[in-house]
Amino acid sequence: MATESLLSIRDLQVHYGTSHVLHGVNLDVDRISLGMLGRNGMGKTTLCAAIMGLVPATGGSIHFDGQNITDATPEKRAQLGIGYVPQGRRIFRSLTVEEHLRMMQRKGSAWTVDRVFDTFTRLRERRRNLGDQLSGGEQQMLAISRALMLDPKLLVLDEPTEGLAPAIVSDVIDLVARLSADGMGILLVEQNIHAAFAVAQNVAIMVNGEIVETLPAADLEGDTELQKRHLGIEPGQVMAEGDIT
Ligand SMILES: Nc1ncnc2c1ncn2[C@@H]1O[C@H](COP(=O)(O)OP(=O)(O)OP(=O)(O)O)[C@@H](O)[C@H]1O
Repeated sequence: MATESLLSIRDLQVHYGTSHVLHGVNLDVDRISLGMLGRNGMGKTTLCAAIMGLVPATGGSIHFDGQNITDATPEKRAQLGIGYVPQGRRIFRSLTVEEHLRMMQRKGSAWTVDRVFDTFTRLRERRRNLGDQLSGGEQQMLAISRALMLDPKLLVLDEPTEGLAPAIVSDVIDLVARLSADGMGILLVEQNIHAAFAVAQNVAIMVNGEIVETLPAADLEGDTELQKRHLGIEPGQVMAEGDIT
């Protein structure tokens, strides 16, 4: 099935053993930024893992850039242009900043180690530091840079602002917004509703393994009743620590 969207997910099912976690997810992501919101345990990380081929689909389909990737390996998906910034950053403690980047270097990629260092001058300063010598914000910049090295058309970010200080949250938001403005597709999973609003044009809401609403971010921002119904947020309340307000 040829599809128009960069990423097109239809009726996606995922099970962990007998536990049915994704119940027919339908989602389209184009070269815009889509935020994905949902309470804890609703299936957002599982959806990211399924997009990356890290958990198998037990039903439905995933197409990327016109190709059926439902059964493709994670390597193939990365090669086709899906970048992943996993929850928790997964930085290696005993590799330097530069080693993390060189490991991901690919011939012909628009992103080189020098371009990363020109873009993130802080990482150039820390190039010889080991992963466990970096702050949370620096680790997140490195995790995003590492994904950029493969020159993705779509970047999937799983809670990139989690656990970061407010000032650093703003840096991460600015960076993701810049990538989106440059034409990269963005799927931004967030608990921090304000981070999603700052970056995303549209937002999808996941409840119990299904996307129950997809709407312009500005509409959800102005609809406290919808926020309360699907996200459990009372007016004025924040969803997670590290919130930017
Ligand atoms: N490896 C696993 N094996 C079995 N069950 C799992 C596994 N990973 C997640 N689950 C279950 O799947 C459901 C969805 O989890 P998932 O991590 O995808 O949700 P989430 O929306 O990303 O939550 P959070 O915001 O807390 O990360 C939860 O009930 C969780 O306990």
